[in-house]
Amino acid sequence: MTPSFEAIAASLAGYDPQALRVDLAQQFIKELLPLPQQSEKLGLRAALGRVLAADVISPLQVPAADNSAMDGYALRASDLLPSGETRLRLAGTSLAGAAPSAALGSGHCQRIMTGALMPPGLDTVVPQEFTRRDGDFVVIPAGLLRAGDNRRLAGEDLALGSVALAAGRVLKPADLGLLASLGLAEVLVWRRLKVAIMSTGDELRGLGEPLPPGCVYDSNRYTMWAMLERLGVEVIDLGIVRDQPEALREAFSRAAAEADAVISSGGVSVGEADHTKRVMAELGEVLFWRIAMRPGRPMAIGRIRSEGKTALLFGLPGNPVAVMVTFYAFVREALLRMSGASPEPMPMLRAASTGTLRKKAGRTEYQRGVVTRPDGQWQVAITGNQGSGILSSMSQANGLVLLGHEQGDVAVGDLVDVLPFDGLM
Ligand SMILES: Nc1nc2c(c(=O)[nH]1)N[C@H]1C(S)=C(S)[C@@H](COP(=O)(O)OP(=O)(O)OC[C@H]3O[C@@H](n4cnc5c(N)ncnc54)[C@H](O)[C@@H]3O)O[C@H]1N2
Ligand code: MOO
Ligand SMILES: [Mg+2]
Repeated sequence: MTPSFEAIAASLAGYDPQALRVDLAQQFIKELLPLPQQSEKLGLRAALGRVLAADVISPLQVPAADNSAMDGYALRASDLLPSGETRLRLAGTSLAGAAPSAALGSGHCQRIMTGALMPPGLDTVVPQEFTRRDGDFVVIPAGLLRAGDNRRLAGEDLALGSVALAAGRVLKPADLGLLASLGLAEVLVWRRLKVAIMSTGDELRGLGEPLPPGCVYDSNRYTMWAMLERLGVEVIDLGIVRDQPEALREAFSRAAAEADAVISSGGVSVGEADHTKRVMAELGEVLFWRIAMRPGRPMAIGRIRSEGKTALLFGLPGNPVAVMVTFYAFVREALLRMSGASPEPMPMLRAASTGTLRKKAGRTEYQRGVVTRPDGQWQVAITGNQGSGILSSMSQANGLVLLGHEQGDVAVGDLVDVLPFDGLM
């Protein structure tokens, strides 16, 4: 059972129903999220980007046995003289993939290749470029080696029975390699989250349709779809919904029945055609509305029910930049958590502002900027018109400048936090 809105509100000091602080809203949402229930087994390649449903316990130790990190000669460090040269008698060769060789007596060394098993009793490898051959002997100068050099120890990568990857991890290329190194061909992941999207608005037209006066092309479904694709969720596109309560009721009901989460754009403000919150309340509850942020202030979050199923509904404001900013600020992490992931905080840059920025204390602002590193120092320049309908300045940006709740105006040269878009938006 997820806690009730009232229970969470009661637990949060500083809750202001007129405009909830961004950090409190983020905390609210986190506590409301249902966790995934169904998992499935997938082959490694199909599992890229998916979320691990259980810890992967290493069924092997990696490396399985001590082996060489260099092409050279395996020896006993205790045979090395402290000064001058050491001469060791060469006995045999170890190649990668060959069975372990027999034990060698003191005063002997063995030719060994990278990845070959260390002969029993030998503990150190000297790279061949540091040595000289003299008939059956290998000559090694003093002072080059310490015991254990260039030897890879059994289990130094992964110990038998250790947690190789923890549940909640979003599988990345190195993880697929790690799983393969354990001989695992399949992995248990959570089912992909289903997210329904829709744009609301009588003025919206689909691509390829004529554009009568007063109408605009629906761009929000494309940015929403793209951001969701990047997250790796399954997108159910419910198209454009007209500004009529009946149409919205039908679309929301269908979305709640089919999806785990629903994202709508538009209709959350106070206009005469803004029906989102009312229909949200009819089909479930509005958990909160209005955040102390810009852009994105009228965002509404609720739960809707249909056919015995409940879905979280993110009612994003219609303005195209507000859609992207609220997605970044709230939706992305929520969907990752609902997918079973334990997301890390996103990496931020500290960059010097190239201009003065107007900022009102008492709300969080997200400004679009371009970060560069001209003289080894990060700097950020705002991309022109910051109106929340101006998509071109979002498209030019490579990051969002985050100005916190208490922050006031920013002067030239002041350091600000920047969230780089790379891989995100
Ligand atoms: N009296 C007030 N008016 C407004 C307030 C307010 O506090 N008091 N807040 C403003 C803010 S801030 C925002 S953001 C918008 C939010 O509006 P809605 O969520 O109701 O969105 P709409 O009215 O439906 O649309 C707003 C704007 O965005 C365009 N739009 C909508 N959907 C799309 C789409 N899919 N693709 C492209 N463009 C879209 C729409 O045509 C409007 O221009 O409210 C302010 N008003
Ligand atoms: O909060 Mo609205 O997104 O600025 O225009
Ligand atoms: Mg409106």
